[in-house]
Amino acid sequence: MTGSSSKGGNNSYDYSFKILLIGDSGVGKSSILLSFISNSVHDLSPTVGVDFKIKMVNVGGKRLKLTIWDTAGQERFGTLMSSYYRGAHGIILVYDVTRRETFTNLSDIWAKEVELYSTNQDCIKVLIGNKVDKDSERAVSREEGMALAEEHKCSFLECSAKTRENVLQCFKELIVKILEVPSLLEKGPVIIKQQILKQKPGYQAPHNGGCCS
Ligand SMILES: Nc1nc2c(ncn2[C@@H]2O[C@H](COP(=O)(O)OP(=O)(O)OP(=O)(O)O)[C@@H](O)[C@H]2O)c(=O)[nH]1
Repeated sequence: MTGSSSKGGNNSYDYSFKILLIGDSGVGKSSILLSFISNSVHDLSPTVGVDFKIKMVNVGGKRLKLTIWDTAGQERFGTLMSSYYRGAHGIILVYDVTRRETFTNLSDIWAKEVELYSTNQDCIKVLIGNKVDKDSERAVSREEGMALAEEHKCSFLECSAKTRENVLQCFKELIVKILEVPSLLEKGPVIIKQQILKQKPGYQAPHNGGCCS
């Protein structure tokens, strides 16, 4: 994968993909994003609110505009959640291999949110175990990660935002899979699928006028 990062710059691309990073606070979502965008990692204070970054990449002969969204892991946003998930093509579910509760929360909280709010039913998911550089503190085995990924029918990778090991591969894995799904390459599937979603039990109307939609 080759690419360059920009905030709004080049508008010529074949496809535009919305990608989300989700998972508990502190698992390293912002660090993974920064590592992918800027080729460097700094010590970060917790994310306040929602942020997104744009990166142009070339994959499989296609020029792609990636809008990658990052939000604080804690459930501070209630009504913002549905607009955050709306129209996502790919979702990166992140846990910290040294903190077991971040792994169990993926099933208990995050996978359920994806199911409830994701408007693209074919949306691609990748499960990521971050911080593998801290191997002596590991609390979740690679095998457990693989089993959870199988359960949720998604790809699995372990990475380190600190050393940048596998960070590019996480995004590449996701993008290649998105490009294989025709419905995700169509224009304008979101409105139709939102109407289907509205019929789901427990559906909450998106919060209009949110700060980031
Ligand atoms: N050793 C190590 N530390 C990491 C790694 N990734 C992130 N960290 C550290 O973990 C802490 C939390 O990282 P963040 O990127 O802020 O995590 P987050 O998931 O975005 O957290 P919120 O913004 O609260 O949602 C920071 O001190 C990072 O420097 C990693 O791969 N290895």
